[in-house]
Amino acid sequence: MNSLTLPLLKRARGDVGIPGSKSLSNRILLLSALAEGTTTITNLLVSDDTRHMLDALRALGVDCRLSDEGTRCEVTGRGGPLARGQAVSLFLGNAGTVMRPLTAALCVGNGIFEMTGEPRMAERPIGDLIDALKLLGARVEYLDHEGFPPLRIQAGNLKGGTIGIEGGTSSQFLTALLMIAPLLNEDLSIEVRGELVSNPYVAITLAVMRRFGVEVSREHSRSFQIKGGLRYRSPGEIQVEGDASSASYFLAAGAIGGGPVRVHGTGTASVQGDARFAEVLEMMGAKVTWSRDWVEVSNQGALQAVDVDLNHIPDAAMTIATTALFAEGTTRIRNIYNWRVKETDRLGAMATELRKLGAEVDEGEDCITITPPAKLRPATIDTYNDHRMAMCFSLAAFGDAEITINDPDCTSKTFPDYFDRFASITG
Ligand SMILES: O=C(O)C1=C[C@@H](OP(=O)(O)O)[C@@H](O)[C@H](O)C1
Ligand SMILES: C=C(OP(=O)(O)O)C(=O)O
Repeated sequence: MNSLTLPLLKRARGDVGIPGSKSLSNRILLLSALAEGTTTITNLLVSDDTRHMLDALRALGVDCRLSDEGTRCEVTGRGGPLARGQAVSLFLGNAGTVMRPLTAALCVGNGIFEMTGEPRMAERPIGDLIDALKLLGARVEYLDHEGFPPLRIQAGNLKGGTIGIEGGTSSQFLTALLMIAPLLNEDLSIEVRGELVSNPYVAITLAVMRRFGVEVSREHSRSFQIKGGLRYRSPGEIQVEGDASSASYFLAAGAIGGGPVRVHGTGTASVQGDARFAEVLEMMGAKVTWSRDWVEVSNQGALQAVDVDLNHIPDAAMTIATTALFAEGTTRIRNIYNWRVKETDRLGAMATELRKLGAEVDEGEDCITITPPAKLRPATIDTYNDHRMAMCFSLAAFGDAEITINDPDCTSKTFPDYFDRFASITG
Protein backbone atom coordinates (compact mmCIF):
# COMPACT_ATOMS: atom_id res chain seq x y z
CA MET A 1 0.00 0.00 0.00
CA ASN A 2 1.42 3.39 -0.96
CA SER A 3 -0.47 5.46 1.56
CA LEU A 4 -3.18 5.24 4.16
CA THR A 5 -5.61 8.05 4.98
CA LEU A 6 -6.77 7.68 8.56
CA PRO A 7 -10.33 8.41 9.70
CA LEU A 8 -10.73 11.40 12.02
CA LEU A 9 -10.43 9.91 15.50
CA LYS A 10 -12.33 11.05 18.56
CA ARG A 11 -11.91 8.33 21.16
CA ALA A 12 -9.69 5.39 21.97
CA ARG A 13 -10.80 2.60 24.24
CA GLY A 14 -10.60 -1.14 24.63
CA ASP A 15 -8.16 -3.97 25.13
CA VAL A 16 -5.35 -4.73 22.74
CA GLY A 17 -2.56 -7.28 22.60
CA ILE A 18 0.88 -6.63 21.17
CA PRO A 19 3.28 -8.92 19.31
CA GLY A 20 6.44 -10.28 20.94
CA SER A 21 9.37 -8.03 21.70
CA LYS A 22 11.87 -7.54 18.88
CA SER A 23 14.76 -7.09 21.32
CA LEU A 24 13.91 -10.28 23.18
CA SER A 25 13.04 -12.32 20.08
CA ASN A 26 16.36 -11.68 18.37
CA ARG A 27 18.47 -12.19 21.49
CA ILE A 28 16.65 -15.43 22.29
CA LEU A 29 16.98 -16.70 18.71
CA LEU A 30 20.72 -16.07 18.68
CA LEU A 31 21.42 -17.59 22.09
CA SER A 32 19.20 -20.58 21.24
CA ALA A 33 21.38 -21.16 18.17
CA LEU A 34 24.59 -20.92 20.21
CA ALA A 35 23.30 -23.04 23.10
CA GLU A 36 23.49 -26.71 23.90
CA GLY A 37 20.06 -28.31 23.52
CA THR A 38 16.80 -27.49 21.81
CA THR A 39 14.88 -24.35 22.69
CA THR A 40 11.18 -23.85 22.05
CA ILE A 41 10.42 -20.15 21.74
CA THR A 42 6.80 -18.99 22.04
CA ASN A 43 5.23 -15.63 21.23
CA LEU A 44 8.15 -14.95 18.87
CA LEU A 45 7.75 -11.70 16.95
CA VAL A 46 6.92 -12.29 13.27
CA SER A 47 8.34 -9.30 11.42
CA ASP A 48 11.15 -8.24 9.08
CA ASP A 49 13.74 -7.94 11.85
CA THR A 50 13.14 -11.43 13.22
CA ARG A 51 12.90 -12.89 9.70
CA HIS A 52 16.39 -11.53 9.01
CA MET A 53 17.71 -13.25 12.14
CA LEU A 54 15.96 -16.51 11.24
CA ASP A 55 17.14 -16.43 7.61
CA ALA A 56 20.71 -15.76 8.73
CA LEU A 57 20.69 -18.56 11.30
CA ARG A 58 19.31 -20.99 8.74
CA ALA A 59 21.94 -19.94 6.19
CA LEU A 60 24.47 -20.73 8.93
CA GLY A 61 23.08 -24.26 9.20
CA VAL A 62 20.96 -23.82 12.32
CA ASP A 63 17.74 -25.84 12.35
CA CYS A 64 14.85 -23.47 13.20
CA ARG A 65 11.33 -24.93 12.90
CA LEU A 66 8.43 -22.52 12.87
CA SER A 67 4.80 -23.27 13.74
CA ASP A 68 1.73 -21.37 15.01
CA GLU A 69 2.00 -18.85 12.16
CA GLY A 70 5.65 -18.28 12.97
CA THR A 71 5.14 -17.36 16.63
CA ARG A 72 6.55 -20.67 17.85
CA CYS A 73 10.04 -21.75 16.93
CA GLU A 74 12.06 -24.79 17.82
CA VAL A 75 15.76 -24.09 17.52
CA THR A 76 18.32 -26.88 17.64
CA GLY A 77 21.33 -25.28 19.29
CA ARG A 78 24.85 -25.75 17.97
CA GLY A 79 26.42 -25.90 21.41
CA GLY A 80 29.03 -23.30 20.45
CA PRO A 81 30.04 -20.94 17.63
CA LEU A 82 28.19 -20.88 14.31
CA ALA A 83 31.01 -22.27 12.16
CA ARG A 84 30.51 -22.85 8.42
CA GLY A 85 32.68 -24.61 5.84
CA GLN A 86 31.99 -22.37 2.83
CA ALA A 87 31.75 -18.57 2.57
CA VAL A 88 28.29 -17.29 3.45
CA SER A 89 26.70 -13.96 2.51
CA LEU A 90 24.02 -12.72 4.89
CA PHE A 91 21.47 -10.00 4.08
CA LEU A 92 20.29 -8.45 7.33
CA GLY A 93 17.89 -5.74 6.16
CA ASN A 94 18.04 -2.78 8.52
CA ALA A 95 17.98 -4.81 11.73
CA GLY A 96 20.46 -3.45 14.26
CA THR A 97 19.65 -6.29 16.65
CA VAL A 98 20.83 -8.72 13.97
CA MET A 99 23.78 -6.89 12.44
CA ARG A 100 25.60 -6.00 15.67
CA PRO A 101 25.25 -9.21 17.75
CA LEU A 102 25.60 -11.56 14.78
CA THR A 103 28.73 -9.78 13.56
CA ALA A 104 30.32 -10.37 16.96
CA ALA A 105 29.11 -13.98 17.07
CA LEU A 106 30.56 -14.77 13.64
CA CYS A 107 34.02 -13.47 14.54
CA VAL A 108 34.36 -16.56 16.74
CA GLY A 109 34.76 -20.03 15.24
CA ASN A 110 35.28 -20.95 11.63
CA GLY A 111 34.26 -19.57 8.26
CA ILE A 112 34.07 -16.49 6.05
CA PHE A 113 30.98 -14.32 6.26
CA GLU A 114 29.72 -11.26 4.43
CA MET A 115 27.26 -9.07 6.28
CA THR A 116 25.14 -6.80 4.09
CA GLY A 117 21.81 -5.01 4.41
CA GLU A 118 19.53 -2.30 3.10
CA PRO A 119 21.12 0.98 1.95
CA ARG A 120 20.38 2.60 5.35
CA MET A 121 22.33 -0.15 7.11
CA ALA A 122 25.43 1.10 5.30
CA GLU A 123 24.95 4.43 7.10
CA ARG A 124 24.50 2.98 10.59
CA PRO A 125 27.80 2.94 12.51
CA ILE A 126 29.48 -0.25 13.66
CA GLY A 127 33.11 0.94 13.90
CA ASP A 128 33.31 1.05 17.72
CA LEU A 129 32.21 -2.58 17.91
CA ILE A 130 34.63 -3.68 15.19
CA ASP A 131 37.51 -1.86 16.92
CA ALA A 132 36.77 -3.76 20.14
CA LEU A 133 36.47 -7.09 18.30
CA LYS A 134 39.78 -6.44 16.53
CA LEU A 135 41.47 -5.92 19.90
CA LEU A 136 40.33 -9.46 20.73
CA GLY A 137 41.91 -10.71 17.50
CA ALA A 138 38.96 -10.57 15.08
CA ARG A 139 39.59 -10.19 11.36
CA VAL A 140 36.99 -7.87 9.87
CA GLU A 141 37.19 -5.87 6.64
CA TYR A 142 34.96 -2.98 5.61
CA LEU A 143 33.69 -3.64 2.08
CA ASP A 144 32.58 -0.09 1.40
CA HIS A 145 33.14 2.64 3.98
CA GLU A 146 35.36 2.42 7.05
CA GLY A 147 33.20 2.07 10.17
CA PHE A 148 30.02 0.90 8.41
CA PRO A 149 28.54 -2.28 6.92
CA PRO A 150 28.86 -4.15 4.59
CA LEU A 151 31.55 -6.24 6.28
CA ARG A 152 33.63 -9.31 5.58
CA ILE A 153 34.51 -11.46 8.56
CA GLN A 154 37.09 -14.20 8.72
CA ALA A 155 36.28 -16.13 11.88
CA GLY A 156 38.95 -17.45 14.20
CA ASN A 157 39.87 -17.80 17.84
CA LEU A 158 39.42 -14.64 19.86
CA LYS A 159 41.34 -14.01 23.04
CA GLY A 160 39.97 -12.54 26.24
CA GLY A 161 41.46 -9.85 28.48
CA THR A 162 40.18 -6.37 29.16
CA ILE A 163 38.70 -4.18 26.47
CA GLY A 164 36.94 -0.85 26.32
CA ILE A 165 33.83 -0.13 24.30
CA GLU A 166 32.41 3.28 23.47
CA GLY A 167 28.96 3.65 25.00
CA GLY A 168 27.87 6.86 23.31
CA THR A 169 26.45 5.64 19.97
CA SER A 170 24.59 2.38 20.54
CA SER A 171 24.15 -0.01 23.44
CA GLN A 172 24.00 -2.81 20.85
CA PHE A 173 27.82 -2.79 20.69
CA LEU A 174 28.08 -3.70 24.37
CA THR A 175 25.22 -6.20 23.99
CA ALA A 176 27.10 -7.89 21.12
CA LEU A 177 30.32 -8.21 23.15
CA LEU A 178 28.50 -9.50 26.21
CA MET A 179 26.68 -12.15 24.21
CA ILE A 180 29.84 -13.63 22.67
CA ALA A 181 32.04 -13.35 25.77
CA PRO A 182 31.23 -16.85 27.13
CA LEU A 183 32.37 -18.34 23.80
CA LEU A 184 35.92 -17.01 24.19
CA ASN A 185 38.54 -19.32 25.64
CA GLU A 186 39.62 -16.75 28.22
CA ASP A 187 37.77 -14.48 30.62
CA LEU A 188 36.73 -11.06 29.36
CA SER A 189 36.35 -7.73 31.16
CA ILE A 190 34.47 -5.00 29.33
CA GLU A 191 34.76 -1.37 30.39
CA VAL A 192 32.29 1.09 28.90
CA ARG A 193 33.85 4.40 27.92
CA GLY A 194 31.79 7.56 28.17
CA GLU A 195 28.05 7.63 28.62
CA LEU A 196 26.16 4.37 27.99
CA VAL A 197 23.19 5.25 25.81
CA SER A 198 19.97 3.23 25.83
CA ASN A 199 21.13 1.64 29.08
CA PRO A 200 18.07 -0.59 29.83
CA TYR A 201 18.70 -2.67 26.70
CA VAL A 202 21.81 -4.01 28.41
CA ALA A 203 19.63 -5.29 31.24
CA ILE A 204 17.61 -7.20 28.63
CA THR A 205 20.83 -8.78 27.36
CA LEU A 206 21.94 -9.80 30.84
CA ALA A 207 18.50 -11.23 31.64
CA VAL A 208 18.46 -13.36 28.48
CA MET A 209 22.03 -14.56 29.06
CA ARG A 210 20.99 -15.59 32.58
CA ARG A 211 18.07 -17.64 31.16
CA PHE A 212 20.66 -19.44 29.04
CA GLY A 213 22.82 -20.21 32.09
CA VAL A 214 25.45 -17.45 31.96
CA GLU A 215 25.87 -14.96 34.77
CA VAL A 216 27.70 -11.69 34.12
CA SER A 217 29.37 -9.97 37.08
CA ARG A 218 29.18 -6.24 37.27
CA GLU A 219 31.83 -4.40 39.25
CA HIS A 220 29.99 -1.15 38.77
CA SER A 221 27.40 0.06 36.29
CA ARG A 222 29.87 0.21 33.39
CA SER A 223 32.27 -2.65 34.09
CA PHE A 224 31.34 -6.23 33.18
CA GLN A 225 33.21 -9.50 33.79
CA ILE A 226 32.36 -12.74 31.98
CA LYS A 227 34.02 -16.13 32.33
CA GLY A 228 35.35 -17.63 29.10
CA GLY A 229 35.16 -21.25 27.93
CA LEU A 230 31.47 -21.55 28.83
CA ARG A 231 28.54 -22.88 26.86
CA TYR A 232 25.06 -21.44 26.79
CA ARG A 233 22.48 -24.01 27.92
CA SER A 234 18.97 -24.06 26.52
CA PRO A 235 16.27 -23.15 29.07
CA GLY A 236 13.94 -25.61 27.26
CA GLU A 237 10.90 -23.42 26.62
CA ILE A 238 10.97 -19.65 26.73
CA GLN A 239 8.16 -17.17 26.15
CA VAL A 240 8.81 -13.78 24.60
CA GLU A 241 7.18 -10.81 26.38
CA GLY A 242 5.05 -8.39 24.38
CA ASP A 243 6.99 -5.53 22.80
CA ALA A 244 6.94 -2.54 25.15
CA SER A 245 7.89 -0.11 22.35
CA SER A 246 4.95 -1.37 20.29
CA ALA A 247 2.71 -0.87 23.34
CA SER A 248 3.58 2.83 23.47
CA TYR A 249 1.33 3.85 20.54
CA PHE A 250 -1.80 2.35 22.10
CA LEU A 251 -1.02 3.73 25.54
CA ALA A 252 -0.54 7.18 24.06
CA ALA A 253 -3.86 6.74 22.21
CA GLY A 254 -5.47 6.09 25.62
CA ALA A 255 -3.97 9.34 26.94
CA ILE A 256 -5.03 11.40 23.90
CA GLY A 257 -8.36 9.70 23.17
CA GLY A 258 -9.62 9.35 26.75
CA GLY A 259 -9.32 5.61 27.16
CA PRO A 260 -9.29 3.45 29.03
CA VAL A 261 -6.94 1.53 26.75
CA ARG A 262 -5.49 -1.60 28.28
CA VAL A 263 -2.45 -3.09 26.57
CA HIS A 264 -1.71 -6.73 27.32
CA GLY A 265 1.73 -8.36 27.12
CA THR A 266 3.97 -5.98 29.06
CA GLY A 267 3.78 -4.47 32.53
CA THR A 268 5.70 -4.18 35.79
CA ALA A 269 7.20 -7.66 35.35
CA SER A 270 8.77 -6.69 32.02
CA VAL A 271 12.56 -6.65 31.54
CA GLN A 272 12.20 -4.02 28.82
CA GLY A 273 13.12 -0.43 29.59
CA ASP A 274 10.33 0.80 27.33
CA ALA A 275 7.83 -0.65 29.78
CA ARG A 276 8.48 2.60 31.69
CA PHE A 277 7.05 4.66 28.83
CA ALA A 278 3.71 5.06 30.63
CA GLU A 279 5.52 6.92 33.43
CA VAL A 280 5.98 9.78 30.97
CA LEU A 281 2.27 9.74 30.13
CA GLU A 282 1.64 9.90 33.88
CA MET A 283 3.87 12.97 34.09
CA MET A 284 1.77 14.48 31.30
CA GLY A 285 -1.37 13.99 33.42
CA ALA A 286 -2.76 10.66 32.22
CA LYS A 287 -4.00 8.06 34.67
CA VAL A 288 -1.97 4.87 34.48
CA THR A 289 -2.86 1.56 36.09
CA TRP A 290 -0.10 -1.01 36.21
CA SER A 291 -0.20 -4.76 36.54
CA ARG A 292 2.48 -7.38 36.02
CA ASP A 293 1.53 -7.99 32.41
CA TRP A 294 -0.77 -5.21 31.31
CA VAL A 295 -0.87 -1.44 31.50
CA GLU A 296 -3.98 0.73 31.22
CA VAL A 297 -4.13 4.41 30.38
CA SER A 298 -7.03 6.81 30.57
CA ASN A 299 -7.28 10.57 30.75
CA GLN A 300 -10.04 13.05 31.54
CA GLY A 301 -8.41 16.49 31.44
CA ALA A 302 -5.88 18.16 29.15
CA LEU A 303 -2.40 16.64 28.85
CA GLN A 304 0.48 18.84 29.94
CA ALA A 305 3.83 19.33 28.21
CA VAL A 306 6.96 17.78 29.77
CA ASP A 307 10.68 18.46 29.71
CA VAL A 308 12.35 15.05 29.91
CA ASP A 309 15.61 13.19 29.32
CA LEU A 310 14.50 10.07 27.43
CA ASN A 311 17.90 8.54 26.69
CA HIS A 312 16.80 5.36 28.47
CA ILE A 313 13.79 4.82 26.17
CA PRO A 314 14.88 6.14 22.76
CA ASP A 315 12.32 4.15 20.74
CA ALA A 316 9.24 4.93 22.83
CA ALA A 317 10.48 8.54 23.09
CA MET A 318 9.28 9.06 19.52
CA THR A 319 5.74 8.42 20.73
CA ILE A 320 6.11 11.27 23.23
CA ALA A 321 7.09 13.59 20.37
CA THR A 322 3.74 13.06 18.64
CA THR A 323 1.78 12.92 21.92
CA ALA A 324 3.18 16.42 22.50
CA LEU A 325 0.84 17.61 19.71
CA PHE A 326 -2.00 17.14 22.21
CA ALA A 327 -0.34 18.62 25.32
CA GLU A 328 -0.64 22.15 26.63
CA GLY A 329 2.68 23.95 26.47
CA THR A 330 6.09 23.17 25.02
CA THR A 331 7.48 19.64 25.29
CA ARG A 332 11.22 19.11 25.26
CA ILE A 333 12.80 15.68 24.80
CA ARG A 334 16.50 15.68 25.67
CA ASN A 335 19.56 13.45 25.29
CA ILE A 336 18.39 11.59 22.20
CA TYR A 337 21.38 12.13 19.93
CA ASN A 338 21.32 8.54 18.71
CA TRP A 339 17.94 9.11 17.05
CA ARG A 340 20.19 10.34 14.24
CA VAL A 341 21.75 6.93 13.56
CA LYS A 342 18.69 4.70 13.60
CA GLU A 343 16.29 3.73 10.76
CA THR A 344 16.58 7.30 9.52
CA ASP A 345 17.84 10.54 11.04
CA ARG A 346 14.87 10.55 13.39
CA LEU A 347 15.53 14.03 14.77
CA GLY A 348 15.45 15.56 11.30
CA ALA A 349 12.52 13.43 10.14
CA MET A 350 10.47 14.12 13.27
CA ALA A 351 11.03 17.89 13.04
CA THR A 352 10.06 18.00 9.35
CA GLU A 353 6.87 15.99 9.75
CA LEU A 354 5.71 17.71 12.97
CA ARG A 355 6.08 21.07 11.19
CA LYS A 356 3.78 19.84 8.39
CA LEU A 357 1.07 19.55 11.06
CA GLY A 358 1.63 23.16 12.10
CA ALA A 359 3.76 22.51 15.20
CA GLU A 360 6.55 24.87 16.11
CA VAL A 361 9.65 22.70 16.36
CA ASP A 362 13.19 23.40 17.42
CA GLU A 363 15.59 20.65 16.37
CA GLY A 364 18.73 20.61 18.50
CA GLU A 365 21.77 18.38 17.96
CA ASP A 366 20.50 15.92 20.61
CA CYS A 367 17.05 17.22 21.55
CA ILE A 368 13.74 18.34 20.14
CA THR A 369 11.31 21.00 21.35
CA ILE A 370 7.69 20.85 20.23
CA THR A 371 4.93 23.44 20.63
CA PRO A 372 1.62 22.28 19.19
CA PRO A 373 -0.53 24.53 16.99
CA ALA A 374 -3.99 25.64 18.16
CA LYS A 375 -5.36 23.22 15.57
CA LEU A 376 -3.48 20.58 13.52
CA ARG A 377 -3.22 21.08 9.78
CA PRO A 378 -4.16 18.25 7.44
CA ALA A 379 -0.95 16.64 6.19
CA THR A 380 0.62 13.77 4.30
CA ILE A 381 3.31 12.30 6.50
CA ASP A 382 6.48 10.83 5.00
CA THR A 383 7.79 7.87 6.96
CA TYR A 384 11.40 7.52 5.69
CA ASN A 385 11.21 3.72 5.70
CA ASP A 386 11.03 4.00 9.50
CA HIS A 387 8.35 1.85 11.17
CA ARG A 388 8.24 4.14 14.21
CA MET A 389 7.58 7.26 12.11
CA ALA A 390 4.52 5.52 10.64
CA MET A 391 3.27 4.28 14.01
CA CYS A 392 3.78 7.39 16.11
CA PHE A 393 2.26 9.71 13.49
CA SER A 394 -0.95 7.64 13.45
CA LEU A 395 -1.72 9.51 16.70
CA ALA A 396 -2.04 12.76 14.73
CA ALA A 397 -5.42 11.45 13.51
CA PHE A 398 -6.88 12.59 16.85
CA GLY A 399 -6.26 16.20 15.78
CA ASP A 400 -9.45 16.73 13.74
CA ALA A 401 -7.46 17.07 10.51
CA GLU A 402 -7.07 14.57 7.69
CA ILE A 403 -3.82 12.63 8.07
CA THR A 404 -2.33 10.44 5.36
CA ILE A 405 0.58 8.15 6.19
CA ASN A 406 2.87 7.35 3.28
CA ASP A 407 4.27 3.81 3.01
CA PRO A 408 2.37 2.47 6.05
CA ASP A 409 3.70 -1.03 5.29
CA CYS A 410 7.10 -0.01 6.65
CA THR A 411 5.70 -1.04 10.06
CA SER A 412 6.59 -4.59 8.95
CA LYS A 413 10.04 -4.07 10.52
CA THR A 414 8.56 -4.79 13.96
CA PHE A 415 4.73 -4.66 13.77
CA PRO A 416 3.19 -5.86 10.48
CA ASP A 417 -0.50 -5.51 11.47
CA TYR A 418 -0.10 -2.29 13.44
CA PHE A 419 -2.80 -0.30 11.64
CA ASP A 420 -5.41 -3.05 12.09
CA ARG A 421 -4.78 -3.17 15.83
CA PHE A 422 -4.79 0.62 16.04
CA ALA A 423 -8.20 0.63 14.30
CA SER A 424 -9.49 -1.92 16.82
CA ILE A 425 -9.20 0.57 19.72
CA THR A 426 -10.00 3.76 17.84
CA GLY A 427 -12.82 2.71 15.49
O1 LIG B 1 19.42 -3.78 21.93
C1 LIG B 1 18.30 -3.57 21.45
O2 LIG B 1 17.45 -4.48 21.34
C2 LIG B 1 17.98 -2.22 20.99
C3 LIG B 1 18.69 -1.14 21.44
C4 LIG B 1 18.37 0.25 21.07
O3 LIG B 1 19.34 0.70 20.15
P1 LIG B 1 20.62 1.62 20.57
O4 LIG B 1 21.31 0.94 21.66
O5 LIG B 1 21.37 1.70 19.29
O6 LIG B 1 20.03 2.94 20.99
C5 LIG B 1 16.99 0.38 20.43
O7 LIG B 1 16.84 1.63 19.83
C6 LIG B 1 16.76 -0.71 19.42
O8 LIG B 1 15.49 -0.60 18.82
C7 LIG B 1 16.84 -2.07 20.06
C1 LIG C 1 16.30 1.53 16.41
C2 LIG C 1 15.52 0.51 16.10
O1 LIG C 1 15.91 -0.65 15.52
P1 LIG C 1 17.30 -1.43 15.40
O2 LIG C 1 17.11 -2.68 16.18
O3 LIG C 1 17.46 -1.68 13.94
O4 LIG C 1 18.39 -0.57 15.97
C3 LIG C 1 14.06 0.57 16.38
O5 LIG C 1 13.39 -0.47 16.29
O6 LIG C 1 13.53 1.65 16.67
